[in-house]
Amino acid sequence: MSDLASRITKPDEAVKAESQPEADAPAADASVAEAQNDGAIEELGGSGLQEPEWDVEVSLSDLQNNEATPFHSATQWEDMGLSEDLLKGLLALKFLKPSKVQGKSLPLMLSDPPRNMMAQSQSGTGKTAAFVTAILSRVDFNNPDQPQALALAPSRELARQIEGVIGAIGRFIKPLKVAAAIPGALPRDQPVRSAVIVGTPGTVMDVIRRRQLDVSQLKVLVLDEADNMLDQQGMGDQCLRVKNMLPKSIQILLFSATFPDKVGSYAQKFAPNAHSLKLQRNELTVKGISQMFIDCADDNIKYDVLCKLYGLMTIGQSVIFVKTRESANEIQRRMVADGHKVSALHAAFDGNERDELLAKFRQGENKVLITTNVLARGIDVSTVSMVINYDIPMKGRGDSEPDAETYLHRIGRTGRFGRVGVSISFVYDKKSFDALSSIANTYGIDLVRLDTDDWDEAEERVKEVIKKNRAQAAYAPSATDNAAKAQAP
Ligand SMILES: Nc1ncnc2c1ncn2[C@@H]1O[C@H](COP(=O)(O)OP(=O)(O)OP(=O)(O)O)[C@@H](O)[C@H]1O
Repeated sequence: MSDLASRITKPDEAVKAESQPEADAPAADASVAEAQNDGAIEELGGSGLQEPEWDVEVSLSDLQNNEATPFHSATQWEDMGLSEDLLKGLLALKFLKPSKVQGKSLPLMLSDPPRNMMAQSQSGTGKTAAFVTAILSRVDFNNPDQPQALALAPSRELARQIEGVIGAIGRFIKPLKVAAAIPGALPRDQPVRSAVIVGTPGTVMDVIRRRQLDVSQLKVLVLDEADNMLDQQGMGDQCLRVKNMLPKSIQILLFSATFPDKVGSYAQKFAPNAHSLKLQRNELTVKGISQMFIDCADDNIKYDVLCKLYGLMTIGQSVIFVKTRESANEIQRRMVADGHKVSALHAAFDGNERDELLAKFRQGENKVLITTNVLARGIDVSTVSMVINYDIPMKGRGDSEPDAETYLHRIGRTGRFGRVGVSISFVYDKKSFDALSSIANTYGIDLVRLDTDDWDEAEERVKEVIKKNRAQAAYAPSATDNAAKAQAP
């Protein structure tokens, strides 16, 4: 337990260090709204979210002017040779400046002759808009029915979200046709007549095999969450099979917040001669996320602590990550029986149910979502202010190793694009304690221990951060949220 102890920060220091990076930053003002408001405040529920009673400590424009943040970029969209329609689309979303990963990766992705790219950047820093802009620049829209770009993602939810972002950034491109190759979405035996296809690898493999998808003119292949997609224990095999059915000259773009060494070398074979943008391990954590943990006496106490946190969870929105579908169902059942409103989403639900559950969460109708790793990656809901690791993510045979990558992706569901957020991890025995300790050491995280003996004090600590997130969300609704809402069933 000593490792974790060495990473423990006193609550006071941590709140200062993590949620107030600029001591003299201006209070909430028009700059946040200017930078990100996509005109959808009313759509988000109007007055419910318009509660500017808390200060927003750091505005997005401050972050974008500060070279040390992942939101800074020396480049302007206008310098990238993008089409008028694309520029209009980005600016309409109030993406006034590219983020670092966008500014660095786009010129490389768009250079001629096209070269492969492997790009790493922290969660919530705009990787999706980077590859979507590349896709929309490469496609010839004089040929709108001809498949020209394919993006693969590890879950149907993420594929749908990317489809929404393509529609949002490409809203001035006419005609823009995007197809989702996810279970149940494409009519069988009809050719796919769309320039851009977003899907999950299994379904994409099926539609290619059934000759529904003409791959002969595909120019770009994107793997979002590429380390997960290329993982040999997971979807690596399917992705390789898809790639082998595509033209040899296709440009391959790999994006993720994490590229563990093991996958990194395989990724280089999958996308040979790739340009590469990499981060150091200690750069991986998102500064705006206050990472905390609670030491629970035993497994049963975890549930009691979770219920105690319910009030805080519903100030903004929260995601609770658990290990199995069964425990997601069981915790939901108990919490509902105890009078709390929570929903569960995992891969055992059918596709339409999953779409509907996530849509309700995005709309704020459901505030607390219990889920498994199926939603650990990529999902962008700016109002998520708290992530709970009810179970510490583990991997390997018999869950023998801490899963540091999944930890980072899970907590990255909050703290999106310069916002603040809280993550609380539950530990309850030596194994979970050691696992969290090892994750903290991997990334050099200073975890804050929340002392549940003084619950009022603990609650205040968490509330402080959540309220800031909520104020930010009121000023700066996310474009992705709204794009996804627009396509909700
Ligand atoms: N240049 C920009 N200016 C303002 N907001 C932006 C910009 N680019 C992206 N965003 C917003 O930032 C949020 C996070 O972006 P995105 O989902 O692409 O992050 P990501 O890096 O792919 O994260 P993850 O690693 O979790 O998949 C989105 O809500 C998006 O609308």
